[in-house]
Amino acid sequence: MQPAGAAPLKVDITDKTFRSAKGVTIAALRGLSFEVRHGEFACLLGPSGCGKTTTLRILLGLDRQFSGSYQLPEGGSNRIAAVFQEPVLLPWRTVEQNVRLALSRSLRDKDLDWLFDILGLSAVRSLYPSELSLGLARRAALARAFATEPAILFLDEPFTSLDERTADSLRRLLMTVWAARPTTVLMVTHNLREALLLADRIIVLSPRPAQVLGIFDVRLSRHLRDTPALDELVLAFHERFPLV
Ligand SMILES: Nc1ncnc2c1ncn2[C@@H]1O[C@H](COP(=O)(O)OP(=O)(O)OP(=O)(O)O)[C@@H](O)[C@H]1O
Repeated sequence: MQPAGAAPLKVDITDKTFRSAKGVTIAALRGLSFEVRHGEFACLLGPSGCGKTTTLRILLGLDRQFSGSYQLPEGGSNRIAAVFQEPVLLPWRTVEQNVRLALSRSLRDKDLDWLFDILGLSAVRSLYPSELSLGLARRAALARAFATEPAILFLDEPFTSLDERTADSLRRLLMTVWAARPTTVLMVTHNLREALLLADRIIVLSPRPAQVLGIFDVRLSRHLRDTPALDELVLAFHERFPLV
């Protein structure tokens, strides 16, 4: 028998087309098919405007106007968690309250010291979102997502509009918390180095309408992914996908 949450995420979207107010049609997704395995960190990598956010919106149930199907993994106390480009925190609640509000009743009183600790949030638990830097607000959004112990976590470019140093330290914090609580993750990005740093597998998308060009397995252990190793991975990636 499969353990709870062991089913993969299965996506098979045959068509997603937008129609503008003036009747112009925009084919966003066409024959997009992939899986994310249980416990895997996968990245959806594709050029700007290819349909990555559209895909996530469908998987989050925010857009039902499409042809095809998908199957979310079972299990977890909360089925889905998501972190978007802009951290959505309630301004009248503290960091800790924002994190706890997302929890199901059975988890509400859970000890979260480890999570605040790993994400460097221990000293700001009682602050309000307006008192946080953008980097700290992103960390709070990550804490909220991991605290819910989701069966799948969707990340939509969570490190954009941060300076490179802050983004890099956040990527490493994400890896630390993910290693402490391995979770099935699908992260959308157009940043190849970011995908190579974080992912087990990269699902490479074509320009719009998005479909899968191929899968790139990052077969190097994460703790070995330093700058020279990433340079080599970039070369290997471009050998395999010369046009991306
Ligand atoms: N509501 C909408 N109405 C019409 N067209 C839309 C709508 N939402 C998205 N599109 C179009 O669909 C295409 C895919 O958009 P999407 O936001 O999914 O791309 P993306 O890969 O996430 O881009 P980026 O990396 O720049 O965020 C784009 O051409 C976009 O203009």
